[in-house]
Amino acid sequence: MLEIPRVTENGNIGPVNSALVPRFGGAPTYALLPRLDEVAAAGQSADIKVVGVPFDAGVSYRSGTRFGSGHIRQSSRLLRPYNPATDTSPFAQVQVADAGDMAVNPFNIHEAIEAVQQDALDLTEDGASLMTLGGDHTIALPLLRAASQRAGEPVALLHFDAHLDTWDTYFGAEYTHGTPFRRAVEEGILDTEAISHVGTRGPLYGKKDLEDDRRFGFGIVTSSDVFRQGVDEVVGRLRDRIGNRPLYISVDIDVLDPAHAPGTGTPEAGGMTSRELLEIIRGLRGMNLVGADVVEVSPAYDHAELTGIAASHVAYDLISLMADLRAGRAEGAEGTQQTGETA
Ligand SMILES: N=C(N)NCCCC(=O)O
Ligand SMILES: [Zn+2]
Ligand SMILES: [Zn+2]
Repeated sequence: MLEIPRVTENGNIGPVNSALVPRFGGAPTYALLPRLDEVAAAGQSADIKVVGVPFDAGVSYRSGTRFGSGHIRQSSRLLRPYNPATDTSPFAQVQVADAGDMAVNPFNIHEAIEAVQQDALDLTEDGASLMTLGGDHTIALPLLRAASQRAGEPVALLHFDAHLDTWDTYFGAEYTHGTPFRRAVEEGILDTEAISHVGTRGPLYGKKDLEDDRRFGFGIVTSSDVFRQGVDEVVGRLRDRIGNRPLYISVDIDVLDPAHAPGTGTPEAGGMTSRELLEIIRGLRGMNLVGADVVEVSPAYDHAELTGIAASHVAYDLISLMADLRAGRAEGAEGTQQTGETA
């Protein structure tokens, strides 16, 4: 095997050193990070684990998100180790590793959901935080089950999506990508004082969709709200609502406008820009983030890796939040975002 030089700081084994090895070659782990088994072979554990879920048996329109995690990894080769927006070096502050893909049954959605829950529990048994790359949105349900089990209480949820995903059934099926958050409320794994959708838009089946959603406890910041109120006000509202509760963040990449993320299965016009989404995520610094996913990337509909790049950057900023929190760097972080005013 050829020797792979890595950037290693503070004893944390980091990404392939792209000053010495072309970043466009070699195995596409997320951000060219080491695999979890390589980190384990060096006698270390990982604080943050990136895991893929190649699953799309829950979709109601275009398919193909089973290839999403691979595409996000392939589109993550250009990520660099320092995040100036938050003054974070996520891969140096803590150990981050790519745990590979979960072996989910493509023919049995119930088995797949069980497997995701169990694998998420196994991967977090040592206290690690999980950054999951989907896969369709069905997988948020078992991921939330595992997150609330680990937290020992129902978790707060920030759900970035064009869609509510609180519908009841499709063709009689309860477990689909349009229903995970209704199931999660029914199962009592969400803290319904602190759950919000962000970025919703587009036509619904009826007014009842919104009435049901409100009854479950969801707050809504629509895509238009983000445009009209601006990022800072939205961040303030979300922080107030959630406080220091254990927080799970689920990002359906279709929250972005199709201009920013064409590679997805149920696109809706009028979405957020990738800049707005990244800025909102950065504004959540210091919150008690216990897990996150980025889902619904469908590479066959992508162009020029637009969607893959957006998703890989969203995951990078989520990992930065986790790394800061775990490294104890995030205290009093509210309002400390770099604005570039020195330029
Ligand atoms: N993309 C997600 N997760 N859900 C969309 C469901 C839209 C529908 O079938 O009406
Ligand atoms: Zn969606
Ligand atoms: Zn969704």
